[in-house]
Amino acid sequence: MSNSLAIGSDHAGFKYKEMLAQWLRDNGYEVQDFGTYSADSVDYPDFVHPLANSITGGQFERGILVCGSANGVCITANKHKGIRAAIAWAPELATLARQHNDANIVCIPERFVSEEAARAIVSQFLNTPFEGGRHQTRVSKIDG
Ligand SMILES: O=C(CO)[C@H](O)[C@H](O)[C@H](O)COP(=O)(O)O
Repeated sequence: MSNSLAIGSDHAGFKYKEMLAQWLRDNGYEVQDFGTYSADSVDYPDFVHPLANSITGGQFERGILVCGSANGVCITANKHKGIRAAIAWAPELATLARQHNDANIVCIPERFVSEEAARAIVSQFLNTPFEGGRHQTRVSKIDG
């Protein structure tokens, strides 16, 4: 699995996106930031679609999206065939998203989790393998 990944947010996820990007770089990851680049109010689809395209286009294998509740970025990302975006508000949910759903994007609700929890969620997302088996059968049916 590559150590490069995509990250993006809207204004409500900007603070944690910046924190996570720096933490990941400090830990040896290459991170491409798809924005937003300030706390000024923006529309999350404008930043989610390019990030999702970078994954379906093969530039990145994994992505992180942050917004206020994680709902908006997750709904938008999952409009893209081949994207399996999961909301995680606890590390255990990120673990399951990887083990059972082969999630390629984790969506974090900045307004509902601590910075420490956000880092733990990302760590589990990046370090948990997909279990395959019965789960592969199910994942293979997602895109119809
Ligand atoms: O889509 C969302 C809500 O489910 C995201 O959490 C956005 O970050 C949120 O809607 C932004 O809200 P704001 O009042 O415009 O800051």
